[in-house]
Amino acid sequence: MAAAGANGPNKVERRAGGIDGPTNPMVTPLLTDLYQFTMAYAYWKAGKHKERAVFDLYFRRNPFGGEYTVFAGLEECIKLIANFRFMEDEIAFIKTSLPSSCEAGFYDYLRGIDCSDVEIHAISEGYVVFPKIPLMRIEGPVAVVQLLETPLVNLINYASLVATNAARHRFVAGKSKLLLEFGLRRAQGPDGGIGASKYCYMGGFDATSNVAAGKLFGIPLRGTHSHAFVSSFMSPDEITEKSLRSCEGSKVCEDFVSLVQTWLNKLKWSQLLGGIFGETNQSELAAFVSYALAFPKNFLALVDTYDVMRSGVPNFCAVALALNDLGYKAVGIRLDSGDLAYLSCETRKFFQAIEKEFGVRDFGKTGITASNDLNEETLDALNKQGHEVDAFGIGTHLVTCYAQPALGVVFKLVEINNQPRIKLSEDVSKVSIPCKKRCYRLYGKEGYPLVDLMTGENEPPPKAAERILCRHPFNESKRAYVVPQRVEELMKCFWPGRSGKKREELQPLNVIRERCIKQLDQMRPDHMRRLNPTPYKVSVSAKLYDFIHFLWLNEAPVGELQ
Ligand SMILES: Nc1ncnc2c1ncn2[C@@H]1O[C@H](COP(=O)(O)OP(=O)(O)OP(=O)(O)O)[C@@H](O)[C@H]1O
Ligand SMILES: O=P(O)(O)OC[C@H]1O[C@H](OP(=O)(O)OP(=O)(O)O)[C@H](O)[C@@H]1O
Ligand SMILES: O=C(O)c1cccnc1
Ligand SMILES: [Mg+2]
Repeated sequence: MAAAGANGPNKVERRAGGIDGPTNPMVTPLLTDLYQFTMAYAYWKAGKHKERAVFDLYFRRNPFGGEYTVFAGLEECIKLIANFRFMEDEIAFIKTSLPSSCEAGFYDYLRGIDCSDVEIHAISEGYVVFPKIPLMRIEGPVAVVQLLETPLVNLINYASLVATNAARHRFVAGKSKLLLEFGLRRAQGPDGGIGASKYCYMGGFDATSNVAAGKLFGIPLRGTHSHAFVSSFMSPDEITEKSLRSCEGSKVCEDFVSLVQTWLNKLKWSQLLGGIFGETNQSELAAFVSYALAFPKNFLALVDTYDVMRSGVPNFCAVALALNDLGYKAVGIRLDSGDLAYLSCETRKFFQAIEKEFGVRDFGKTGITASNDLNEETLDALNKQGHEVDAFGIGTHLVTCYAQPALGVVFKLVEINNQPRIKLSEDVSKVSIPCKKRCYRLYGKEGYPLVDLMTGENEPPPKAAERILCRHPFNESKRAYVVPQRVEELMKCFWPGRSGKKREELQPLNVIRERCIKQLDQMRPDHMRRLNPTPYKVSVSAKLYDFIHFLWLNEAPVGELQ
């Protein structure tokens, strides 16, 4: 814990117990709603602040019209918890924000607060999760846990939403495609951009264009070039340094520009390609040659600035064939407008014709990247039409979660002083599930998860090969006996507080990503499909069912009719 002076820490770095503070330094104990402080004061004034409370953090509906969600953001929550301490300047600010009638003793209390008496159980980050099942269970002094509500919900909401969005894009694109996250410029501010890169990688993307995210999280960086680079060139005459050393270094081509021009002529007059193009745009050719001279081993060209088939692709091929003469292999092209299915197929044919005509091995397999306002629907449409794209660069729709802007994570009190609590609502889907609970995933004989089951904390756990009744929490008629092949307890202890339990270690991002991919793979396909997916079953034990309904009747006033 950061060393506290007589008056609490001042400008001390937040870093405790070997756990760094949150990635975003804006995540402090002040990153909460005012009402958490007013409630904390009122708890304190009533002498209730130390009462032991249990809150569940969960969401009510899967996003994007789907039937699954990827749980993400836990590491940042634990980093917040581990370093949760008020600085003097923060306390001073809270003092100015609360009514002057608030007693000084409250600020002394805030000064002493940390999360050493808070216990957190959570599902592992990267797991596939479902509505109503607690993703996190936060237990501790009610005033402290109340202060945590807003930042924890904030840290989970977008992280899980965008990780799910990434997983859904991966599902449509297929496993063999390279998925690049290109969203930084369109993300909701810097935190949205950094978060998007981290959680899209977790959800199954392969790389990002976001350099800061590459440094912070070790995510592979990838990129091409933009239209500005292409249109900044006027003519090949601009290129003064024309020499290029061969790949293995033994010879030097003194005039790479001429070599490219020679290839362009050969392409123009070749039997197989004859008539596809005439004069190509020479300023575009200059841009491509310059890029190849800068990156002979990583040559990739954006081909849609002027005309894809009449200029961009032939120009690219001329440069790629010249590079090939010097032992280099061009990476490929990027298409950023037009009919991506049609243009990718035409480009592939062009590459294959070159392979055939000039005997350049594997030229037909040269990479094709596509971008431009892609989303799940356009990827799906491209698949249906047939395309030849190897890699997709996706920005706006992915990182802004254009199809659904929030997940609707909630944080509900389920027990205080060992007394279960319930929140009722006219809308049954909003009634909270009381009690400190345990959650299990029951797997069927085919290896798929069948149902998630919530039980009371002290109920005997379900066992493999033993029949157990699983009930819909609110619909009396929906119930099923399940004989699980395997039972997995979902929540583990990520912050033991004073419980003496073992703390689950935080895992590196690539381990969480692998886990996420495995989790998505093991789901029954009908839960995953885009159109009318089958809902995954979320249930409670018979005992918990009875208790929910007992408490419901106890708390709901009986109406009177006149
Ligand atoms: N074959 C296809 N099927 C379905 N959608 C496609 C296909 N090809 C491209 N798209 C999508 O169609 C949209 C085309 O965008 P838009 O109307 O802005 O035209 P554009 O090709 O970008 O032209 P411009 O260069 O003038 O912006 C993009 O969202 C793109 O992802
Ligand atoms: O999924 P997206 O949001 O399209 O993200 C990627 C896009 O971002 C870049 O261009 P930008 O959109 O800045 O400019 P342009 O499309 O107008 O050329 C890039 O060329 C892609 O088109
Ligand atoms: O590298 C790219 O091609 C790229 C990066 C960000 C946005 N659009 C494209
Ligand atoms: Mg665009």
